[in-house]
Amino acid sequence: MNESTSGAGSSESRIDLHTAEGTALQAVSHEDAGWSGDALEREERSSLQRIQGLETGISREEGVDVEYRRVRLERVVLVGLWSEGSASQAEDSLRELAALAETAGSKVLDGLIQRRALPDPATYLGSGKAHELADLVASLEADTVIADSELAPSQRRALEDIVKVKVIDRTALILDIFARHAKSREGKAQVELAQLEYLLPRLRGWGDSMSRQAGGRVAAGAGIGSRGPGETQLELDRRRIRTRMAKLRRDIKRMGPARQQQRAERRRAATPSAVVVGYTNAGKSSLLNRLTGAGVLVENALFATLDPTVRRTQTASGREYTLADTVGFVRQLPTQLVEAFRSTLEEAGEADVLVHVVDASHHDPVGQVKAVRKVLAEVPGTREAREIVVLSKSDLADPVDLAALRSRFPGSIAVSCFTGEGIEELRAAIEEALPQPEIEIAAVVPYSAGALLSRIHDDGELLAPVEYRGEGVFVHARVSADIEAAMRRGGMLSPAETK
Ligand SMILES: Nc1nc2c(ncn2[C@@H]2O[C@H](COP(=O)(O)OP(=O)(O)OP(=O)(O)O)[C@@H](O)[C@H]2O)c(=O)[nH]1
Ligand SMILES: [Mg+2]
Repeated sequence: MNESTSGAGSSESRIDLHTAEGTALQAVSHEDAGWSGDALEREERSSLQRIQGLETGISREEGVDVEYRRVRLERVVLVGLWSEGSASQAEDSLRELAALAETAGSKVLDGLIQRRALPDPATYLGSGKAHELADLVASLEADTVIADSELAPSQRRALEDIVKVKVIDRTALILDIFARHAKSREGKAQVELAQLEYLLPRLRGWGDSMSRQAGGRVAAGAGIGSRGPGETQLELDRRRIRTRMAKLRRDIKRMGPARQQQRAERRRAATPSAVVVGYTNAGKSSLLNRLTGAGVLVENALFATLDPTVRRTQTASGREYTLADTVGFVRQLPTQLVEAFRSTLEEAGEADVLVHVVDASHHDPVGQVKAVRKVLAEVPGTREAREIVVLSKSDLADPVDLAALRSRFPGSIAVSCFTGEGIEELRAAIEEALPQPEIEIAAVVPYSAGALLSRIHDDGELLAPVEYRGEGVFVHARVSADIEAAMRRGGMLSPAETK
């Protein structure tokens, strides 16, 4: 660790964000081995990142030529406070921020941590440190500062006035990544809603105080029309934003039922389900691809996956089940995004099995497991699900760490999507954890009921080889309640034939 202290009291440390192993994105090069998903989508994304300068710069109507609006990668300096926990936890948090910043296409130049019990109410960092930060920013020619916690609007402004470059916070950064990565209509709408919610109290301008005054007087019963000719641009903007938010909420509400219905159908068909959960960048999508050949995008970036993908697949013995990929978790997830996570969480809440992927090559896998379990604990239903802990990237992990993790999480399975290690063992563990069909039947299914026969094959468990008889196929199997009901409706079962 390249820690240099500055000044007396050593309250500030510079963190080397590049050499330490771990959070800042690992430089992993790999052959495209089939589990790494959609190369085209990856290309599209990185090309999106390359033109990011366009959005913030000059408006399109001005007709500025392309040469001038040349791409500029943001050059950022990170700042964080160390107010609780150990020094290494504070550093981890900043390193994770670095990985987030890289995912958003920035170049991370340096990071500063100040030891401080509470953030300065005015400027987040103490004002002395804020000025030191300003010097650092100037000497590195950085153009953005990213703070590791959510800043109050006034703090952000005050800090910006001191450092003279754009200041954004962790929340804005995560929202930005989500906005880039959202793909489905619902996902896009949810992220936009979250962004507007974040933006609304942060619109700056002189109208800010005016509208507060008006609000105060109206609230006091002075009865001044707050929407008269004196309406400011800011209030107009606010109103436009609120209207847009209302529309997004309506749209999202309309899209929800389709998803719920798909889930309800899967439930009705009694197809057992497993969901892959875990910290962001743990290797969830890679695992889904390995297990099902789904071709989901895999990227060495945080929050590569935002839209839950569900795939049907089979156990070694031929039972069907669904496997879903999900959005990764992260510490300090912006509250505005919890809503956007909802569909994923619901998916996890209804699953029979949780495949909890932990990056064994990360330097704080236990902390990540805790963060994920904390979120899951708040989701109704996840308590009943069986959890399989998967120690991923075993090809990268230190064998000693891996052994420690295996004893820390009994029953866990070390897996590498890269080498294929542990994949078969995991498949077997999933099969074992899926709920077993309960009702034992022995009956003849007519040849005309082919669909039912294949459901028995896929969802049930044969207890003896089938026998082809004159009137149909004799099966002795364990099946779910709804297959049994269908057989009864079809007159294939009399009460005596159910054991
Ligand atoms: N060496 C090695 N790298 C892996 C393995 N599995 C995944 N990776 C790499 O880890 C990175 C993240 O993989 P993803 O599958 O996208 O991870 P994820 O959990 O879906 O990430 P998000 O969707 O961003 O939350 C990619 O660069 C993968 O190539 C593995 O078994 N070995
Ligand atoms: Mg993913």
